[in-house]
Amino acid sequence: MLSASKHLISKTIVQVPPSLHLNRVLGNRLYSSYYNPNSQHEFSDPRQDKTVHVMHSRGVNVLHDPLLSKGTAFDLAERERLSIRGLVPPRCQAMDKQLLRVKRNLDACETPLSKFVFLAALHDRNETLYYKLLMEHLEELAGIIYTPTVGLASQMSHSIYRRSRGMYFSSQDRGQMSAMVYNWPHDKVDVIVVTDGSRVLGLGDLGANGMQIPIGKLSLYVAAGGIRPRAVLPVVLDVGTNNQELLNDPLYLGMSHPRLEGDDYYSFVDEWVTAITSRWPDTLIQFEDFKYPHAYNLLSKYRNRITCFNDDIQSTSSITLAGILASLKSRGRSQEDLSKETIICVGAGSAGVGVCEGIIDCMVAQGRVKTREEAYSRIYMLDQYGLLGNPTTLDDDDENPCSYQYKPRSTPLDDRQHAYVKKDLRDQMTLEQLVKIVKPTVLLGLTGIRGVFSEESIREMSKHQEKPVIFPLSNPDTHAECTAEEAFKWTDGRAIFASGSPFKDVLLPNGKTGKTNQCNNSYSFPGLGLGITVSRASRVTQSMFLETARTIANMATPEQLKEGILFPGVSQLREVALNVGTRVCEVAFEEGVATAVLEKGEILSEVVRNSAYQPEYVPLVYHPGYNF
Ligand SMILES: NC(=O)C1=CN([C@@H]2O[C@H](COP(=O)(O)OP(=O)(O)OC[C@H]3O[C@@H](n4cnc5c(N)ncnc54)[C@H](O)[C@@H]3O)[C@@H](O)[C@H]2O)C=CC1
Ligand SMILES: CC(=O)C(=O)O
Ligand SMILES: [Mg+2]
Repeated sequence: MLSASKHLISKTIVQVPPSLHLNRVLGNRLYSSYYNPNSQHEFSDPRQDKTVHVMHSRGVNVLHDPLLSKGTAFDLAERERLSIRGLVPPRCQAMDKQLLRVKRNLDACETPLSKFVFLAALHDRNETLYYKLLMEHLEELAGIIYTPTVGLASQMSHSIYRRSRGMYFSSQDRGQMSAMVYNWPHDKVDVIVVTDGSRVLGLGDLGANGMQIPIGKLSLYVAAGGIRPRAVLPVVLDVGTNNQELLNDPLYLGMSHPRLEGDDYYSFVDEWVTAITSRWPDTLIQFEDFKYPHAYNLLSKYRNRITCFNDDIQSTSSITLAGILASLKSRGRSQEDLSKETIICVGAGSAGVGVCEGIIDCMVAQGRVKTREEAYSRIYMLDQYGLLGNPTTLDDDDENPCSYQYKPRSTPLDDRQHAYVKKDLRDQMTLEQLVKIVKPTVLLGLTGIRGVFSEESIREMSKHQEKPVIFPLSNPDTHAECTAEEAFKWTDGRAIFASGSPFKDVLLPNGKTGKTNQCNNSYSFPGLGLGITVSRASRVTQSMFLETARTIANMATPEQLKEGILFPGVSQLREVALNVGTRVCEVAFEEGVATAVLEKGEILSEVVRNSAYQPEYVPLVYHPGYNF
């Protein structure tokens, strides 16, 4: 294994004529970029020995550009330089006063949705202040800009629409995408989060309204992962929607036709990928909230061709595996005991299958199972019909034929799901029946359906486990398979609990507190993105996800684990991302996919830390033809 302290990364500058190139500063890394008079850059000015932001715009263009604006914080000299004197109130206010104002106004908003709208407006006015506020109140605000409130905001997106953010590529743009990508004003894009809005959280098809999800994810990429705000791009692929309510709504902003399917769909995505990678060949693409099986098909098609991953499949697997590994320690066992666990996963879609594949990878990597098939035998999977079991064990005089209704699946199981079929158990057995038979240690919910973890199933599970591990992972909270209160009540307070969206800790009848954890891919993707960006990895490898899980699984202290706390709190997401980012960077070098150059003199963890964006105002300089 590569040790962080041994590895060094260079401050390489591509040698090109100075008139064509400028050295861009990202933390302590120097990039080279083509000079583009329409874009703005952060430069380290060797003559001034400080970072300044040199732009080719001024006046209201600066004031109204959320990436540049400081609102009331422009000092007098800057107002003069940028021709904005008189365009803002006279007093120059430092950021701490601005923060006071925005926090007061935010607190005055009465509903989560109104807070969401307020924060979106701040994001659109002044990104530096937005990220400062977000980072200072991450625990509180993650629940607004991300799940659960982002779910409601997505459902209401066409009603609360104020101003566009990101890019939309729709069915009417076919043949145009390679030109369209140049409409985006930034030459450097480090991370793209793209959705087709077909399965937004557990809320189903929300079409173009799905844009709120990439925006929310990328806010966490910046706040937690330290990616620069100007280097992120949220994208919706509007291939239509099958959501009739949206299609009937006169305010809906997406294309008004049913979803493209089959070859039309895949060739559409292909045109988009080609266009994106022609302008930004090194960008990381995160596929988000694509329905099954498109999610898997796109991942299989592109994972070995471009720098990409699927968040719901892969980074969800990292954090869930981390949760299970940490729970082993919390139960006084070794992480190496993973293959002795009996796991039930309810939900056989992208997230369910992705999570289980991650667990299996880990069992195999630990070497405690002889074959992958043996690892599969440790996991029982259910879909909406019930257990993935053996239909041939059903017969007419089944001893309890009315215990469930057997319905042929509308779509047959595919190979990925088929690997979990249990030949010795009846197909479509209910969760309650299965729990009685297999006595699971871990119960995972990835269905998007509230109430799937019934009282009967959890009470039965807790008869056999001292500390039942119960993870209702579906989002938003209204779609979680059970609530924290239910989990603790039905296990007499003994559950180790983690949910996709945040739940408050639960006061138990004995006066103790049932600790809740948030097990959401927001713990994994920001660090993955940071590590991939800093190492400039050309591919996202499977070991990056396993190592992400291992890194996060080892972050809780023994005292926290004893209390049932599995991860650092959401307020610590930046720290989690820095640790994950460092490990992902190491993996990128170990596996030979890093394209950044290693050199003596710098420590990888420090490079990662220094590369992470900090929301501070930097001096702005107007210069129509600035050159070193
Ligand atoms: N905590 C986290 O970080 C993440 C959570 N999720 C959540 O997982 C959920 C599922 O996402 P995907 O797998 O992408 O969706 P999907 O639509 O691909 O899969 C859903 C699965 O649930 C099954 N299902 C539906 N109703 C059921 C029922 N009553 N009983 C048992 N199974 C049932 C379906 O048959 C299907 O296999 C969503 O709610 C999403 O929010 C997804 C990614 C990350
Ligand atoms: C968290 C997430 O990615 C989801 O629920 O889809
Ligand atoms: Mg998702």
